Amino acid sequence: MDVATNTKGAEEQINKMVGFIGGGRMAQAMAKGFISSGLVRAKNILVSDNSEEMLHILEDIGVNTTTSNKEVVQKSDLIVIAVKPNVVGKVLKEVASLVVPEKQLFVSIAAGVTIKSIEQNLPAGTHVVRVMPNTPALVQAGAAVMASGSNAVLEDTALVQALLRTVGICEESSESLLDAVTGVSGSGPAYAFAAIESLSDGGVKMGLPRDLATKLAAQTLLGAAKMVLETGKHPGQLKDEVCSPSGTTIAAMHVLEKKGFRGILMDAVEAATLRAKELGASN
Ligand SMILES: NC(=O)C1=CN([C@@H]2O[C@H](COP(=O)(O)OP(=O)(O)OC[C@H]3O[C@@H](n4cnc5c(N)ncnc54)[C@H](O)[C@@H]3O)[C@@H](O)[C@H]2O)C=CC1
Ligand SMILES: O=C(O)[C@@H]1CCC=N1
Repeated sequence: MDVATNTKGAEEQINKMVGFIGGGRMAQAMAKGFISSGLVRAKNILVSDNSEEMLHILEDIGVNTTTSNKEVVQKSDLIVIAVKPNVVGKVLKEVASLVVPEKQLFVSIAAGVTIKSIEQNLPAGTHVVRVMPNTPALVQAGAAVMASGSNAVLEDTALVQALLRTVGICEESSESLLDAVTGVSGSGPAYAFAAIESLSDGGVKMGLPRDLATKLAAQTLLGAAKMVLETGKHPGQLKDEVCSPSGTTIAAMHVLEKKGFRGILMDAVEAATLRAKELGASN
């Protein structure tokens, strides 16, 4: 990895041009995270989008912008494909003739889109890494998993890992697991937001002011998540430690079990995973 001393606090700074094709929600979360970590300078990021409105939002972040996907490929060492899955094939075909396979790395974050289909749309030998990130990258609490393409080398995965670890955790797996990763952590923030909103609704129903109810609900999910990650205890054990005999929590848990809380979440993960597979099959 090509690195220099970082002046903003991160241990290293990447002296590479990072391009994004598609500058929507996920690209913004990643770009903002890379910049605020100090690993990539805003002036080293170039984002293309075909929406003028999106380009204005991106300019506010301080990154360079363009309407030309080709310009991103001409000027970047690492190119993140951050358009919707059904647009990936089109943009890859658009830029393919400009790719320098031995010098550039393509990182796709598109749900479902397989490494094979990405490689087929790019010149032979192009280095590809597929990643499933999530939006909490925006607040350096992201969860990402990456899988290497057939031409990717250790330097590529080290670079992607270094970037993604500035915005959260980044694990590596075989590509066959990435659709299930999408079901758990890619889509997962939406389930957590719905849970926070619902807990807050419950608090309001029981008389709490909305602001307090939402703050308590969010802090409770954050605290519970930290306990799982930091204590190493099984979530079931941590749940048991909240449930006093004949207490309030076990009364609530009984309702959750009767209504199928766990099964609903498992079904949700399954639905998102299957939808990712469908997206991959149709693109
Ligand atoms: N939003 C999320 O939580 C996550 C999204 N992803 C993946 O990230 C990708 C992007 O998703 P979002 O950021 O949510 O979508 P988005 O809709 O917010 O962003 C996509 C952007 O691409 C632009 N675009 C459309 N056609 C284009 C073209 N031909 N050339 C250049 N730009 C074009 C759109 O104007 C838009 O700004 C998707 O493939 C999705 O599967 C992955 C993990 C999490
Ligand atoms: O809903 C979606 O398709 C994207 C992929 C993972 C999260 N959002």
